[in-house]
Amino acid sequence: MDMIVAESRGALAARLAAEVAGELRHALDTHGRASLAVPGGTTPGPFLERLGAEPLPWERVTVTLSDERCVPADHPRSNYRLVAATLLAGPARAARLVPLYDPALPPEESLAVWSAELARAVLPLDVCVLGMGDDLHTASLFPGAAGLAAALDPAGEHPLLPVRAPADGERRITLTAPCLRAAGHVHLLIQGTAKREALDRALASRSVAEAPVRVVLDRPGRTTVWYAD
Ligand SMILES: O=C1O[C@H](COP(=O)(O)O)[C@@H](O)[C@H](O)[C@H]1O
Repeated sequence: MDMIVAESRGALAARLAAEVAGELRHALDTHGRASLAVPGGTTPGPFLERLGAEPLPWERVTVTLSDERCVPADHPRSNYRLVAATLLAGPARAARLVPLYDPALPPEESLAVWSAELARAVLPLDVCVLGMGDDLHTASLFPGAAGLAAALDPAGEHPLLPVRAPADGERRITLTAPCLRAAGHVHLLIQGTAKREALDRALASRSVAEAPVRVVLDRPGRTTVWYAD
């Protein structure tokens, strides 16, 4: 794991956007297409806006989400909505955004449809950007969540699984640990001292179930943590 500490949140967003754009460019040059997963939540908006302004052949980039809340795409808590309004607001609107959830389908069918589409058109990810909560969750891999063990299973074959957040019981869909760990590049974007302290707790923990973010901190490939106060 590497850690980059930026002088401000604005600089953090700009530096991570430049790094991810370079990695996408390399994937595009190497195999003609590129795939990217991005997080939702309150942190990534400025980074997503900066990345979406990068001059890339976005029509050859497929974007998906690290995780999704099971809400309609126009709901304020929808990660799809955030990404559409930020990353896809500029030149990146030419990219294809693959959702993880379709409220018009029964939950099992929605999961099957989008799992198959990820396997067909997105995986393995060239670049995966993740957030982290103070409770040490990443994507929707929450400590104590119903469904966590299956989503952490290193031998699991599903790219997507349903979980329930323990605090409020919210239904969510998450990329699973094997899928996150297999990405070409993984970046963890965190801001503020509470998250810095949370990262220290995760690094000191011996339990992936208590600190699910460890699935990407400990992987064989490189993971970079991006931080600003
Ligand atoms: O619920 C979620 O939380 C994490 C962290 O979000 P933040 O608001 O603390 O930045 C996020 O990475 C994840 O995608 C989201 O669904």
